[in-house]
Amino acid sequence: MADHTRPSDHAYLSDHTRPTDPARPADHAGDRAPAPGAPAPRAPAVSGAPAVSGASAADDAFICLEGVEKVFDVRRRTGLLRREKHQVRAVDTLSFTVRRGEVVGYIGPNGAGKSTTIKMLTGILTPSGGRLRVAGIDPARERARLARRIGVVFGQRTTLWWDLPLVDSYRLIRRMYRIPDDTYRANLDRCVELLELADLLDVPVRQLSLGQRMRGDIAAALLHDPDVLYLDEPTIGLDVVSKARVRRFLRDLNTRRGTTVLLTTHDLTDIEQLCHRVMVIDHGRLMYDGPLAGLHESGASERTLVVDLEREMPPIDTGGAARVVRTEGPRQWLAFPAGRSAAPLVARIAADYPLVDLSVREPDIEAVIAEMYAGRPTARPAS
Ligand SMILES: Nc1ncnc2c1ncn2[C@@H]1O[C@H](COP(=O)(O)OP(=O)(O)OP(=O)(O)O)[C@@H](O)[C@H]1O
Repeated sequence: MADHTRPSDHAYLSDHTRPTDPARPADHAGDRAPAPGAPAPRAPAVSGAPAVSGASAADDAFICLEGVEKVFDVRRRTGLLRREKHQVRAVDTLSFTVRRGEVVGYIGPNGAGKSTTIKMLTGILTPSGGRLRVAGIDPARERARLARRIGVVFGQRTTLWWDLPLVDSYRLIRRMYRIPDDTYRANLDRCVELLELADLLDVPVRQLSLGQRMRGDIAAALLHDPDVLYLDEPTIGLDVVSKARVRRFLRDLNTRRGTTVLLTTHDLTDIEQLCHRVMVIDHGRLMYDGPLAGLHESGASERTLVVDLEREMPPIDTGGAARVVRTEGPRQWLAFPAGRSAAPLVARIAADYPLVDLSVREPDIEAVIAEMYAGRPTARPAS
């Protein structure tokens, strides 16, 4: 994701907006209930804050965007001395809601508007139009209050102090957020254990590997007990072991504490392993909003029926229900729309051909998304 700001400065918590109230905001406790359909109820926070049961209306739209727009004025050089003013519509009448406790993947091609959305959700950028609320807070107007409720991890940029040992960054964050001692200690201990940071606490951040630094960043974003975690490419550049560790931690965080997660990534395995819901954005607009599996059923993607016949035969005639995409001796591969059941096709082939064996292969999610990005009508438009 493009990086137009400096989150390493804790940009969403700039000097003049740093919270001064050591207590959690007054509205904090009122909307702690787990969302209907959320993966798991929120367990008591490690700091000891109680989980409150019973849904409230606020939970249905913990993150809420209504017709949000962001237009950038840019100047483009058109001659030696001439510059023309020009507008980039990075986010275009974007509307969606995220319930408390949901883990939502937010994906799209380069320049789709993902970063811009996250920056508006943190208060770094002010929308040009529309209405945006996180936990009932307008991020642009009350950035400091919101900062107590959110954690942000930018995969491409650290929020840690480069020359300081990891633990010193955490101490600074504790002071910036005025985190009570017991909360800080409990959250740090938990992150150190689950993210395997014990041996790294005294190491200067600049000496950490990318995977170690990322784990350090995730811990930094969670020390103040945020309700929402925005993750921007949290596994970028990590090896498979580090990716697995980060994913495991995030799953645990959501399951045990009900933390709401909005995850931006180009790695679809992150989405497959972590998200119940995915939103696809392109040209600042929502193209799809639903379960990952729903992308398969949306029309253009195809499943493959692999058929083994008794002997090599001409391409199977399915009467238009499927098309033979490959043959190899007695084996044939037939593609059919992902939204359709394989049963009638199998019945027809079994009736007309000497069938020995068969299997169905689901479409590759990467291919489905690539088709969407290419502008084919793969997915139903988001409502
Ligand atoms: N500060 C800015 N000034 C001018 N244009 C900007 C600014 N920030 C973003 N844009 C433009 O807005 C559009 C959306 O950018 P954004 O960074 O939100 O995309 P993205 O989906 O995060 O992309 P990527 O996956 O490549 O990071 C792009 O055309 C980008 O050039």
